[in-house]
Amino acid sequence: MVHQGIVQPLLTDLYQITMAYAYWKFNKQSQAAVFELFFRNNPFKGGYTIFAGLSDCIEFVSNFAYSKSDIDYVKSILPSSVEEEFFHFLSGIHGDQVTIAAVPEGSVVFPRVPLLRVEGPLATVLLMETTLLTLVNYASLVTTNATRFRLTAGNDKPLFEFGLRRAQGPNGGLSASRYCYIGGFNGTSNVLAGKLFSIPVVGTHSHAFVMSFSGLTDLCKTHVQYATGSDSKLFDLKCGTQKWLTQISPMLDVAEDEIIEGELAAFISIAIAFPTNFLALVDTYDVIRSGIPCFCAVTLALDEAGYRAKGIRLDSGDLAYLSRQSRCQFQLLAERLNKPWLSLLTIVASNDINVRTMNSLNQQGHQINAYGIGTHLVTCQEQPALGCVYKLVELDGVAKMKLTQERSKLSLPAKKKVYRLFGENGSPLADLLQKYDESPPLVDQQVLCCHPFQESERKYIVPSRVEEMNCNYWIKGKSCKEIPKLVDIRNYCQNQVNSLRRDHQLLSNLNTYKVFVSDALYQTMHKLWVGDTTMREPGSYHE
Ligand SMILES: Nc1ncnc2c1ncn2[C@@H]1O[C@H](COP(=O)(O)OP(=O)(O)OP(=O)(O)O)[C@@H](O)[C@H]1O
Ligand SMILES: O=P(O)(O)OC[C@H]1O[C@H](OP(=O)(O)OP(=O)(O)O)[C@H](O)[C@@H]1O
Ligand SMILES: O=C(O)c1cccnc1
Ligand SMILES: [Mg+2]
Repeated sequence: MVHQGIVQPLLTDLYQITMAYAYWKFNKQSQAAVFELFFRNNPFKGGYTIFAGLSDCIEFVSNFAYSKSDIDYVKSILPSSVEEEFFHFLSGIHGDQVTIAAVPEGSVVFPRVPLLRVEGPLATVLLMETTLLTLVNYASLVTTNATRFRLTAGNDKPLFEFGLRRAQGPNGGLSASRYCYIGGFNGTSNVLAGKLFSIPVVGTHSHAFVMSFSGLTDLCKTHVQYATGSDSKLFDLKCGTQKWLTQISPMLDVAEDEIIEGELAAFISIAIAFPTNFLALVDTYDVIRSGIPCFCAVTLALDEAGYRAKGIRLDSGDLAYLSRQSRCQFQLLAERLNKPWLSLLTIVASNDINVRTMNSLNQQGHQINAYGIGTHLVTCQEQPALGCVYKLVELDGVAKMKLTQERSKLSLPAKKKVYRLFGENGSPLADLLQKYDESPPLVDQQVLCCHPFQESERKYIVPSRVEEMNCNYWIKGKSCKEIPKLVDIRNYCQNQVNSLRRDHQLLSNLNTYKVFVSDALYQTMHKLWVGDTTMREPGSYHE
């Protein structure tokens, strides 16, 4: 649904189709395959990742079928030597041939844990690789990024995603809006995302809007209706604003002729258009000498008409300093005019904010109540891709492993189950990967946890709670677990992040949470690794 018809079987790399042909030609297409999708390192040098994209994966698989025009196109790009029968085979491929197990969407996950396990005929499962990866990689990356902003901002600060204009294309923008919401953002400026996903939509106004007004003579309307009272009664917001400006200028220590009249006119016009929602961008000219006085004058006039203004947005300069200064001005007027609500007006900050900026603002001390974040959030500038991969782990019941000189690229063989082991305080201690048919670890009983590569690094853990992380979502055409609503995935994701131990939550803590393997899985893996001839046979490699 995020991708509006783009996600279809041909959204793949050509080599999946050419390999499928070779499988078909050598009669391997129906071998029972198990592939697992995982990543090798947490993004952003962080301590965790959020798994996202599952709903889209299930939707993709459930609709998987090549149309006649797909088949015609594939025929046109493959050499004429490709046998016609292969195209009959392709048109018979459907999502009901596969079974999918996954960890729930919004889960905190760690390197090497299978996020998605896809089982079925070798060619069919292979043909889904690229699409599944593209559905999970960016979704998980941007959701993880959003949670990092949420952790840095704290739970009490609304976060708004403003990234559409800077995103990697329309589809990137739409995905970002959806997944940032899961990651803990409160709303988006993206109207289509609001319509499609029922995410709250929010908006202020731009500098261009302010710049388009030259003075008060631009205002062809000057009145608003009173918030309460009869329909016919109008309040002159322009006159009211001018009166208040004269009164508050000396209190704010600005001369009335420092005020930019176009800015004042812009604020009056937006307040007349949206009297219940007045939030002004105050940094077009000079925040302290013009923006804040104009905003306060309109706010006080609106108050006379019975409306409560929302606040301001700062979009340039030193956001810590300007937010503190703005708050001081609000407080000063609140005291002088005996209107305590003035000191509580919202200050929204935007302008290229990233996690580092936000941390720095926290350290400096600021008065920002909410953030609008675009570029760094949606483009994931700090790390633009999550390296999820999709590897063959079992074929016709035989464990398969990607063997390579580079240890970080070794894959863990065999169809697995994932268990999360919890400590007494309710936080996860470590994950344990077991072979599929091993008996599960038990609460209050010690379980041997092995480092996948270092024999000396083994220990017993006694979990206070054990959670099996991956469960079936789709069994050969039948959906067997409901995909939660977006808001429920969001709540689950927030709980997942909050349940992490502080040191695992840290934003720069690459791979400290441990993912162990059982002794049986360790043995299987090391037999393959050292080249046991009974298990390592030609064709055990999968790139
Ligand atoms: N107090 C602060 N501490 C740390 N970073 C900040 C602070 N205030 C703003 N920033 C960040 O500094 C960066 C740029 O600020 P700068 O003042 O140069 O931008 P600007 O006012 O928009 O200027 P320009 O006209 O060059 O665009 C932004 O990424 C912004 O988020
Ligand atoms: O800064 P971001 O995190 O990307 O957030 C989105 C930005 O988009 C708007 O800027 P606009 O397009 O008006 O350009 P600007 O940089 O000149 O403000 C808005 O004022 C934010 O600054
Ligand atoms: O509504 C806003 O203030 C907004 C929306 C998109 C980008 N920048 C700001
Ligand atoms: Mg801007």
